[in-house]
Amino acid sequence: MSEIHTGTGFAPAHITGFFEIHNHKDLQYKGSTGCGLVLDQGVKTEIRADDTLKRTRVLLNGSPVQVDAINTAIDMLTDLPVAVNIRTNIPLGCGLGLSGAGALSVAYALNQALSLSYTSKHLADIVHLAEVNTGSGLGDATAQLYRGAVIRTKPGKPSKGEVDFIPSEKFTVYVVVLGNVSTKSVIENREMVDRINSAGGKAHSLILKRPTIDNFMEQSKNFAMETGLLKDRAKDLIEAIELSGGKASQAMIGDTVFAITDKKTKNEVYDSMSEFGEVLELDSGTGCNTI
Ligand SMILES: Nc1ncnc2c1ncn2[C@@H]1O[C@H](COP(=O)(O)OP(=O)(O)O)[C@@H](O)[C@H]1O
Ligand SMILES: CC(C)(COP(=O)(O)O)[C@@H](O)C(=O)O
Repeated sequence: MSEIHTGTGFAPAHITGFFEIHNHKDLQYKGSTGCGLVLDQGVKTEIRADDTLKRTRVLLNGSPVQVDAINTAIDMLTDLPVAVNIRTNIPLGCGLGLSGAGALSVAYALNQALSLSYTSKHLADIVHLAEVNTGSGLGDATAQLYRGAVIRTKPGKPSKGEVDFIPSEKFTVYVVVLGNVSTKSVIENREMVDRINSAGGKAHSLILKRPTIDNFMEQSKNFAMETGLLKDRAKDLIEAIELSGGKASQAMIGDTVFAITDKKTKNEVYDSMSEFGEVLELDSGTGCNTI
C-alpha cells in the first residue's frame, strides 16, 4: 500500500542590493558575496510526497510553474513524486529571491514529510547546489537562513560560506515590480560578470568599512548604475523616490525598485512609487541584533 507524506515549509524573500560572483568548478564553493535584505514575508508551501502521483508538479498560487531549482532540490531529497503548492504575494523572477525561497520552503516541507532529520543549514546547502546548478541564484539560500540585512562575506554553500550582518532595527521596505529579468541570462553573460564583479567588489569593501542601512542603499545604487543593470524606468522611479525624500535602488537581479524612507517622508515616497505600479509594503525582518 502506498503511503502519503505531507509537510509544510516557509522561506523568506531576499532582496540582493549588490553582489560579486565567485566561480569554482566544485559547486559547493561556487556562489556570491554581497549584501541584501531578508524579509519577514516570503513563501508558504504545502507538499504531498506520494508514489501514486505520476510525476512531480509545482503550483504557484494555484497555477503550474516550472522552476528548475525546485525540481532539482526535490530530486536531491527524494525519489518520490511530489505535489507542491506554493502561496505568496511576492512575484517570481523579479529579483526577490523567490526561486531560492520556493526551493528552500519545499526542502523544509520534505524534511518534515519524510522525517529526513536534516538541519536547516544542510537543507539550504542542497538548495544552494540546486540554484547554482540551474543558474537561478548564487547566494539567496545562504541569506535566507537568516533575517535582516545579511552580508555574505565568504561564498559557497551555506555550510562553507560565511555571513555577517548590518546592525539595524526593523524597517519597512517598499517595492515596485516593473518587470521580469532572468537571473541565468545575466550571470552567464561574461561581459556582465566582469562589470558585476568590478562594481560588486567595490561595494563590498565599502559596506564593511561603514555597515549601515544608509550605506547599503548607497552602495546598492552605485552597483546598479555601474553594472548597467538599471533600466530607464527603474532609474526614473529611483529619482522620483529620492526627490520625495527616500532612498532607493534596484533589487538584484530584477527590474524591481526597493526603497526605504523615514516617517516624515513616508507618504510622499509611497505616492511617488504608486505612480509607477502597485507598491508592496514589506518588513526588513528582525535580524540578530534588532528590536
Ligand atoms: N512566470 C515565470 N516568471 C519568472 N520565472 C519563472 C516563471 N515560471 C518559471 N520561472 C522560472 O523560475 C526561476 C526564476 O528564477 P530567477 O530569475 O532567479 O527569479 P527570482 O529573482 O524570483 O529568484 C527561473 O528558473 C525561471 O525559469
Ligand atoms: C543576485 C542573485 C545572483 C540572484 O538573485 P535573484 O534574481 O533574486 O534570484 C543572488 O542569488 C545573489 O547571489 O545575491
